[in-house]
Amino acid sequence: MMTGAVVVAAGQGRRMAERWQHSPMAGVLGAPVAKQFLPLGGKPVVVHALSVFEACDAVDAVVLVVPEADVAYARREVVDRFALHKVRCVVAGGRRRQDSVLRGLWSLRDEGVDWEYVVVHDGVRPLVTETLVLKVLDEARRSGAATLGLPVRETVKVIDPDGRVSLTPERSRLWLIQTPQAFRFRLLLEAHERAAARDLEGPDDCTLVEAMGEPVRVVLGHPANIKVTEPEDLLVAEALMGWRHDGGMGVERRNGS
Ligand SMILES: Nc1ccn([C@@H]2O[C@H](COP(=O)(O)OP(=O)(O)OP(=O)(O)O)[C@@H](O)[C@H]2O)c(=O)n1
Ligand SMILES: C[C@](O)(CO)[C@H](O)COP(=O)(O)O
Repeated sequence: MMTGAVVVAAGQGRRMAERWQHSPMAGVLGAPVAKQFLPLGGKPVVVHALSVFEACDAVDAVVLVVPEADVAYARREVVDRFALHKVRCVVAGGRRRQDSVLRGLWSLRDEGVDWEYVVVHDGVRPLVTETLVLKVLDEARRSGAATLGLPVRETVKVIDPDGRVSLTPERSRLWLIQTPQAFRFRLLLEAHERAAARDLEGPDDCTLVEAMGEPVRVVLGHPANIKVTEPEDLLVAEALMGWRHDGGMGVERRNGS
């Protein structure tokens, strides 16, 4: 049962760049670098997630997707420097996240391996753990498509462009969705190819599977599995990593995930 992983890190980091100059990070780290390559705990952000897949026996190979201009840099400074042997390929991403995922899936397919499952992960979620990867993969093996998520803790409102509230959805059914997401390989490839052919957009991979009318299951993620989106997220990630390494908060052990 062969399982591949696609780690997407081909974004532009627009929100990070827009807020950089006005953030405490500008003073510490100087000029902005694409956020997936920013240093976090002494390593580029993307290396943290890749290292989790490297150590996870349930994953056989990884494709890393980066901006076209950074392919050679990523091979040298990420894959070779950190001895990430499971990374079979570094490929250039596309304009949207889903274009980058599709290029990663094509690269896996072109390996000529009969992939049964695939795990897709945002390279800018450095606090993913092997436990989370295994949890979502187990659910995909049962049901075909699964994602991590967290029940929303606060009230959510839909706001009109003029700032007026138009709707307050019932919170009990709202979840925040994380990656990794896991799928039967052929199901996800078909979902992406159909979306490309029909010009369908989705913020995550599950949306494209949902658009085919296929069921997607959600399993409990972890609040520490944050997406580094804006400058302050780096400080949060650094702090969470420190707790984890010190065992101070016992995040993994206490919550059993
Ligand atoms: N064309 C794209 C866009 C996004 N991503 C990846 O998808 C993940 C989630 O995207 P996001 O946090 O939105 O990253 P960016 O697109 O870089 O950020 P922004 O939206 O602020 O520009 C990231 O790992 C990002 O690198 C990608 O591989 N290819
Ligand atoms: C895939 C994702 O991380 C799930 O929460 C999210 O949809 C990515 O969105 P972004 O706009 O590309 O950050």
